[in-house]
Amino acid sequence: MPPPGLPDDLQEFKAGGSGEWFPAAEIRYYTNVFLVQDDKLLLGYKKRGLGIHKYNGFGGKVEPKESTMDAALRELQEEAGITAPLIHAGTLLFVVPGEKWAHIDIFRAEEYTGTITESDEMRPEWFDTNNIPFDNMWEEDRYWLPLLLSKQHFSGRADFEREGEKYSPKKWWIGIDSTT
Ligand SMILES: COc1nc(N)nc2c1ncn2[C@H]1C[C@H](O)[C@@H](COP(=O)(O)OP(=O)(O)OP(=O)(O)O)O1
Repeated sequence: MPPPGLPDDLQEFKAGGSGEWFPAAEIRYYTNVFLVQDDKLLLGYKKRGLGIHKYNGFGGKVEPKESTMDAALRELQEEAGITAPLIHAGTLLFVVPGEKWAHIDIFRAEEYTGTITESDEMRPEWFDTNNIPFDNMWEEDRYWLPLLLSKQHFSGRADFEREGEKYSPKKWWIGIDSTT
């Protein structure tokens, strides 16, 4: 059974952790874009802000009056210097008690135009898809990134405990959209 905040018609893929889901809170919207070409995945090493020193896709906050797609394209241009046709790959909710829920629309791209360029925020780097640096990424990425790579549309939720800048996963649930 999917946790609160996710659609009902999902097939469980991975779940773990323990305890109760944290209560509902206001939502803040983010985007995240992953470029996949053949057996290579483009990630960015985050140089500042949330997730500093971790590898992640390229993305950030959706600005007021901006569509999610427009926000994803803007962040990809700002952070990696490229533009790309984006495919919606999935949606994730990240929950930390006392903070707004992070609703992240995740996109996949398979081609791009422009020159991949380091920015103030991200240092782009290609990885083999069989050698993704999960130990230096957000912990729950290892559960859903295989679905992005296999083109299965997903939704998930992960609740974290926070101590200072350390986020520890408490409970997570990832499902595959039954229509894919
Ligand atoms: C907690 O789990 C998370 N996992 C993953 N994989 N990605 C996450 C998680 N929490 C946040 N993110 C993503 C969402 C965004 O792509 C970035 C954070 O965006 P940021 O705060 O840097 O937003 P910007 O608008 O770029 O920030 P500035 O205001 O500094 O430009 O991380």
